[in-house]
Amino acid sequence: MKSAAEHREFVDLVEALRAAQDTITGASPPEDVARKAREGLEEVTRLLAPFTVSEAEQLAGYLITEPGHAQALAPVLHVDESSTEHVRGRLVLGRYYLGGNGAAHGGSIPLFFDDVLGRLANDGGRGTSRTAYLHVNYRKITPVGQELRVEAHVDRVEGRKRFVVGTIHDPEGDLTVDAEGLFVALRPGQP
Ligand SMILES: CCCCCCCCCCCCCCCC(=O)SCCNC(=O)CCNC(=O)[C@H](O)C(C)(C)COP(=O)(O)OP(=O)(O)OC[C@H]1O[C@@H](n2cnc3c(N)ncnc32)[C@H](O)[C@@H]1OP(=O)(O)O
Repeated sequence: MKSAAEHREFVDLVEALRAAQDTITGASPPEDVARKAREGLEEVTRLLAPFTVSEAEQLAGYLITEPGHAQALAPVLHVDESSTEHVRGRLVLGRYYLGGNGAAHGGSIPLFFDDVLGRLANDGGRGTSRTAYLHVNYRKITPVGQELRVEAHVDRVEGRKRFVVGTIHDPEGDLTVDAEGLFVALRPGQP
């Protein structure tokens, strides 16, 4: 397991990237400010490009003790309570995940659940599995910028099949989304 303690600056870099994603998404800057911001981002790319590594050495997504696992793609679950069978926590979807009219983009929710349910599917010594399907029911809009409650647990395991379910509730306590994922354990040598 890669150690977040040895890569604190990288963890902070990814947090800064998340903040930049939210800020860029919500900004309507004058042209000169947009150009300056672009030049800053291009400088970041120039600085980091020489340090590109193979997938096996990659840090993003693999610093698993960090909220968000140092990966800027999926929304971050802040875990309050967890076991190998369940997890409870909080989620705030930033401006980056806005779809429209204050509601989260519909694609951001399965992205979130693939990560959360997938990690549970693989936890508890169950080993690596892949998403076979992810069924998401949108019951009410999921608001951005507000603290949401998340719960997920392993529903059942049938041979190689792991069924994992999860919910999101808004600050009023209303269910906004429920989801079920089927994760199939990989056979030896299966990519
Ligand atoms: C991942 C490693 C990263 C490591 C990083 C470290 C961090 C670690 C945490 C990562 C947390 C994120 C986790 C994300 C995980 C992905 O997002 S993976 C990417 C998205 N998923 C994919 O690309 C999967 C593509 N599909 C496949 O590879 C294969 O179709 C599968 C899913 C492995 C299944 O194929 P298979 O192994 O040949 O299985 P097969 O024998 O066909 O089926 C087995 C059983 O499942 C059932 N089944 C299969 N598919 C379906 C389906 N769609 N519907 C219903 N039943 C189905 C079959 O009917 C069968 O049932 P039984 O007959 O046994 O009752």
